[in-house]
Amino acid sequence: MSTQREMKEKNPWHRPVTIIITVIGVIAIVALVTVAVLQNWPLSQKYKYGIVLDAGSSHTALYIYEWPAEKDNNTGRVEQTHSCTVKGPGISSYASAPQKAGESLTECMQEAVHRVPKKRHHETPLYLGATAGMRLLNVQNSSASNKVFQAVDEALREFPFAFQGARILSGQEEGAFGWVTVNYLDDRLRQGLETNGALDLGGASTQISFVSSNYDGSESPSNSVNFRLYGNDYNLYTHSFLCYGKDQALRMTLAQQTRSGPTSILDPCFHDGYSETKEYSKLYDSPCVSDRKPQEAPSTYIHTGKGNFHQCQEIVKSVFNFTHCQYSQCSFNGIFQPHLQGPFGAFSAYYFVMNFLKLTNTSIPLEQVKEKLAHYCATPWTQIQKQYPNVKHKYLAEYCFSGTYILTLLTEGYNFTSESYPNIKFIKEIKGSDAGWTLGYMLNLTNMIPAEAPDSPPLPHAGYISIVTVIAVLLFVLFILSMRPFWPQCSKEPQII
Ligand SMILES: O=c1ccn([C@@H]2O[C@H](COP(=O)(O)OP(=O)(O)O)[C@@H](O)[C@H]2O)c(=O)[nH]1
Repeated sequence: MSTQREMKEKNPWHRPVTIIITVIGVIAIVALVTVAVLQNWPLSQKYKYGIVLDAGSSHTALYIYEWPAEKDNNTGRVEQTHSCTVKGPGISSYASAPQKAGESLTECMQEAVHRVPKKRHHETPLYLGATAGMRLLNVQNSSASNKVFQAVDEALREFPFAFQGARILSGQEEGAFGWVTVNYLDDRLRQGLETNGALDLGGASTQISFVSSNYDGSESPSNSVNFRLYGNDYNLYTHSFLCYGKDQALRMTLAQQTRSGPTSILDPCFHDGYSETKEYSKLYDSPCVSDRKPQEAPSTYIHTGKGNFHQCQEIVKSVFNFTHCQYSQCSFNGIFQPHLQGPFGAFSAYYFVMNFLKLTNTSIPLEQVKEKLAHYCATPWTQIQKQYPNVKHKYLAEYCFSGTYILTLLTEGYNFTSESYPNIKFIKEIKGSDAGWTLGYMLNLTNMIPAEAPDSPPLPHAGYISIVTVIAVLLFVLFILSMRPFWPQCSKEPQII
């Protein structure tokens, strides 16, 4: 017993000083690593919000975006957390009762009040951007358009958000911000990857935007938009065709068929068996067709269908003008378009229509897509109605026209071929956020995409922690080695004195 105690006392590892130093060493390492971990631990996530109202020609939609509060100027991902479709038509339809345009927004705005945390209300920017419906109303009756904006303005000021104003976006902005949205959501901008083109089809206008290596903006500068985003320069080609959204394009095909003021037309773009009486005054009540109204027309015409895709395509083609082009190459109506380049995301009505027709898969050869659509168009109206009892009547009646218009616009208008058609992807959303101009618009107005790449820490969090731990352990080993003079002498037998 006493021999054992003596052995302990003579072993230098059992000297109090060695024990104390070792304990202090271990505590120091634990403290160092703990401080490093805690210092770099992300703070409890706080979010900021932004609200954008997309006042389209056929409807208004509200989008709420959210992003981590501490990252709003660099790498923070902005995501759509909620969307609300305003009941009723687009704000341009309230020209004769502007007050109602403001009132129509109340329900979705109240939803936004509940969705955004109360303490963030006052700092949450709220924007309203109007597109082609209001562009047309502005052309037709600018005082009515001003009154609609006044009513909308007054209604939105009633809410507790930081209202930033309501305005009409130019076609160029609509195209460019749609392009920013799809490339931001795909993380192509921050990583400097090759970008995707954007194809947007609305009710009253349509946009095409893409980067082409043979376009530097010198030919047709009005189609050029320059961006510097995350340290990369982009020379974007964009064009918005007013009146070539699918509702106005339909008017143009109907105007084409009612030039002589007939009492009835047999329309190949509508199903066999479809028959509805329509008013001439309503058809021609748009700047897209108003100058073509026949002099002596009855007040109504009977719109009947005959469901023929090929004949429909001929009528659709007639609304595009391919006769003049003052540039090296054009899409249609004398508008310059560089060589199509890269993959394209096609959204809004492109998606609604192709999704309904089950034609979103672009790996199906274009010829086969046309055959499928021809078969759909040839299906009698009674059968179509039976097959889709829950689809809104107006949409259902128009899908044959809409599908034909989309294929004609893409191939005859923009020059997509059987080879380049698979480069198009029909999309509704990317990573939970809807594709459209609204996100790009908000990112731009809140300066959320920096021109230069943000400085990032040289090491990620995990790498930093690992290095601190390794250095601490090495220091400890070094310390132990430096204590060598105090080490016990190695001998097989314990030293007994
Ligand atoms: O389920 C749907 C929802 C919308 N649409 C159509 O999609 C277009 C969207 O138009 P929006 O009001 O957004 O147009 P813009 O302001 O760009 O003209 C309109 O033709 C709608 O009729 C559709 O075909 N199916």
